[in-house]
Amino acid sequence: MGRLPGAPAVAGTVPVVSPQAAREGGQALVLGPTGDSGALSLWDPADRATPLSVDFLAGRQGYRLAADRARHERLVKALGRCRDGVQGVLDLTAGLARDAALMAAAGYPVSMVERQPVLHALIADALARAQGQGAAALLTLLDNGDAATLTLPAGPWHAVYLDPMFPARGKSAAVKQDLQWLQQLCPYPDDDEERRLLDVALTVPARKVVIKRPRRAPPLAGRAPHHVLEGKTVRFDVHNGMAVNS
Ligand SMILES: C[S@@+](CC[C@H](N)C(=O)[O-])C[C@H]1O[C@@H](n2cnc3c(N)ncnc32)[C@H](O)[C@@H]1O
Repeated sequence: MGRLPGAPAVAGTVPVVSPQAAREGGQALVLGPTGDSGALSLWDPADRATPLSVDFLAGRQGYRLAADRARHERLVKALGRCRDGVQGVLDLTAGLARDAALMAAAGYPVSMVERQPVLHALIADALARAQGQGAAALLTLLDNGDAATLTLPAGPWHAVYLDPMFPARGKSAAVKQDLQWLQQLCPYPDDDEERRLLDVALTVPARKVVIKRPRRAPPLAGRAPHHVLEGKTVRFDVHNGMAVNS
């Protein structure tokens, strides 16, 4: 991936002077600042698709982030009420932080883990631009790394949230484009990795582990959840966590 002037030196990127140079050098994606805000963004230098950035204050998912709407989201229903004495949600698969922003808009403090360095940089940039406004007020980004090896804050947590990659079936061209780029950056987990991720989640002191799955997909790592909230295209599988009774 090419890295334009003004972009941070993210692992796995190489410096390029312009999108054209990236294209000529065969780079499938470039990372660089765009627009008036200088939002760190990702795009394909060979096509005109809208650059992808994370934005906690505006943007496409803005309408979902109004607190009264966020509270009606199925994910928020799956999380349930966060009682006193626990930290909020530990999102171990932050991705583009869309679900994290939604949870924050609904009032949960969310700590995010993301191992893909470019995605981690996009979230960090969005947090810096938001300056603690809107959903960003309740969001914390932990160090870039794998959930299995990072030292995670002790908790106890209300919930651990997992949304591992799964094959996309989005409808709009824009959704497909974002997901295509995400798929270029993040491989689908194999069985071992699914098991490893679920094991990590289940050893974190938390009341529950909530997992987003495509509606018809098998449960993560083949492990049946304690209960399920079904939506039209996705469902949320809920496991009792280590700290279920605390
Ligand atoms: C489908 S995306 C998550 C999308 C996210 N829920 C959102 O709303 O934007 C899955 C993400 O999990 C990350 N991931 C998968 N396994 C991980 C692990 N073990 N540790 C940290 N991040 C992980 C991937 O890099 C990818 O960015």
